[in-house]
Amino acid sequence: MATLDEERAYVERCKDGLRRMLKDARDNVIVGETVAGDRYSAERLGRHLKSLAKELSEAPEGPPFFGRLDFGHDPGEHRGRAYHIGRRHIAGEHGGTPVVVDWRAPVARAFYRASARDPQGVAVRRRFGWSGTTLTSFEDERLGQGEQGESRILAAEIERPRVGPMRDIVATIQPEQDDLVRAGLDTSLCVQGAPGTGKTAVGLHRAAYLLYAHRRRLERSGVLVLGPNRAFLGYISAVLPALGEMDVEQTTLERLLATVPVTAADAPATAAVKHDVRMAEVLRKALYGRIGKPVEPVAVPDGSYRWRVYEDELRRIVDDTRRASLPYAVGRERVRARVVEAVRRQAESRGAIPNAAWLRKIGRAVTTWLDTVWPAVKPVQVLYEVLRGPTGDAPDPARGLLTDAEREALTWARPPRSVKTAKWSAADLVLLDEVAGLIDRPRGYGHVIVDEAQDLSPMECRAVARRSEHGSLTVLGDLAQGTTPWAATSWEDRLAHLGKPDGQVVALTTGFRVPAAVVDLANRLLAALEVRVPETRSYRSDGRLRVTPVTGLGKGVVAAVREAMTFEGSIGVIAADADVPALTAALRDEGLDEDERLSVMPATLCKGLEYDHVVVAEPAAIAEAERRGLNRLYVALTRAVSRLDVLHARPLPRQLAA
Ligand SMILES: Nc1ncnc2c1ncn2[C@@H]1O[C@H](COP(=O)(O)OP(=O)(O)OP(=O)(O)O)[C@@H](O)[C@H]1O
Repeated sequence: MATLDEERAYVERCKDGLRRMLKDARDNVIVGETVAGDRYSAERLGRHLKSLAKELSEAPEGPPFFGRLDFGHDPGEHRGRAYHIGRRHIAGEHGGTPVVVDWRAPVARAFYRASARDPQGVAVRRRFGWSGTTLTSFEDERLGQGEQGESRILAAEIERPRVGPMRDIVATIQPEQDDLVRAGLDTSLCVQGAPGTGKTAVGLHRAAYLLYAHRRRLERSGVLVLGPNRAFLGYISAVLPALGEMDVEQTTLERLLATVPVTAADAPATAAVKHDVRMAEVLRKALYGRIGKPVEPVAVPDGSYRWRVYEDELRRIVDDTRRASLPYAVGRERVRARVVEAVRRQAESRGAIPNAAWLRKIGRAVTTWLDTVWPAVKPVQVLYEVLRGPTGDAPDPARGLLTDAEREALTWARPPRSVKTAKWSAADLVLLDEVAGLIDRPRGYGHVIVDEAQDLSPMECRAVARRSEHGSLTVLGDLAQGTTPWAATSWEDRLAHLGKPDGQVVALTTGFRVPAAVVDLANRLLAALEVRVPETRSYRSDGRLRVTPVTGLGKGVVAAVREAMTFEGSIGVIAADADVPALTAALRDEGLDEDERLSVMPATLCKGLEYDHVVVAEPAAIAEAERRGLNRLYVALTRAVSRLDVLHARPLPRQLAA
């Protein structure tokens, strides 16, 4: 087996390999632009090579490999061979064996899955320890000889003090996580996992894996990652680029749906109705209620003659088209086409030979009539009319679907004078998207990853479903962390709204963030959260938990942060939103400004984030601040990687004190 010096020499080979790849890519850019047969291929090839050259030159410099597999002498494809495994492939000279194999390649799978019980042909698995870009150590497991132990390098990685944004976990993906990361592109998954079990990490690595295994398909259709808020996206946004994947769209659902600015806020009762799945039917009725019944013939002039299509035929055309369940805008064009067709038949029976220009002219001449029976419409107009409530003798699309109280909550107390002056709320964006989706199909993605999915309302789920109708989904969440009024209490129901009722629900049960003592404290709340989730165990027996009564919250927080500063790693002070300004001021007065290390986070924004040291200030205030305050507190308590300080000037919530 290679010694540490030999492995260090191998690092140099990797660097040479990368330099060679970069030079080849650059040379090829020049050649590719001139050599291809036609301009189109030259351009495509040139673009591909340029982006490869760019990617290689911009790739962050990190350790070129993190593992090595030495296969034994059992018969098999890899018999007697050795592979270094890294974040990206490094090509061998003259197309020979790669210097480094991409972690996503099939052969690399054994690095994550082989065990003493099932060595999968691997004689030795080696893990490398690095300090920056310097190779410092390695440890071997002789799986072929039945030897497998706790890895210090693995433990150190998991217990590493956190600073800055989230990092990839390619070197230490666990078997139960690897199963999910490498699930096929056609599989829709729902991962239920307690805090810190690696759901987000799994979702991001799954995106990277799918892009590797199905590059062609996904480059065309795209991969979308949806997160709960900007702070969260900021936290996770560097992971995929570090894995060489620059083209994944990462955003929030609100931003994805933002066709109008949000300038209004809904009362809770109004938001509850707007997020209820019955709204889908209300909006469908409101849209399709615009379609009229032809009651008289339509006369279509072509300049020299007025053609006529009679109401019986028109009615048949409209009814047939309605039954075809096409998107509304497609239906409108279908009706137009069929009327044009009827006119064409008449013209032909009179001996005319209609050409394309004549047919287009007839199509235009039909528009005025079409506007009366199947009018063109914009989503804002439809929603405006629904929120304004029924006028005159127009039918109310909500009748029979919503109760009187719900209809009242839904409609504007003071309707704006026109659609132009209407102000829209965040929930309205979801409703507008529903209408837009009825009018025309939105752009779909090959794969969509939705994080913190327990918080999506049924209507929001439908917006996601429209974008993954022809693709697959990875749904990540924890029922216990649901904080919206419409948060899920079962995954089956949400998967149905997400359009994947057969999606597989899988639980992750080992926590990699939160130390065992902190998990025990947070778990006291579980019984009160009214959701059934599987038990988890923490991988970490280290860490520190302190629950401290204080007389003044500001003073207590300052002291706790001062002490936290003596350790390495990030510090997050989490408090009820209303307490944040006072605590920020108290810290600032003592010279403790927010910076890269220190953040003061409103409890409503801390979901999905983690800090090395967390100070939770006044749990009772967090619990009281909203209807699902205990769920929020559960989220806040589970953000800590190494140490958690719980400070309380008031008694702890009863459920926590137990
Ligand atoms: N296999 C692993 N190796 C090393 N670190 C890991 C591994 N799995 C997860 N982690 C780390 O554990 C922490 C929690 O992971 P992640 O944020 O993905 O969990 P989560 O289940 O999404 O948590 P939450 O529900 O609280 O948002 C992260 O720092 C992540 O890097």
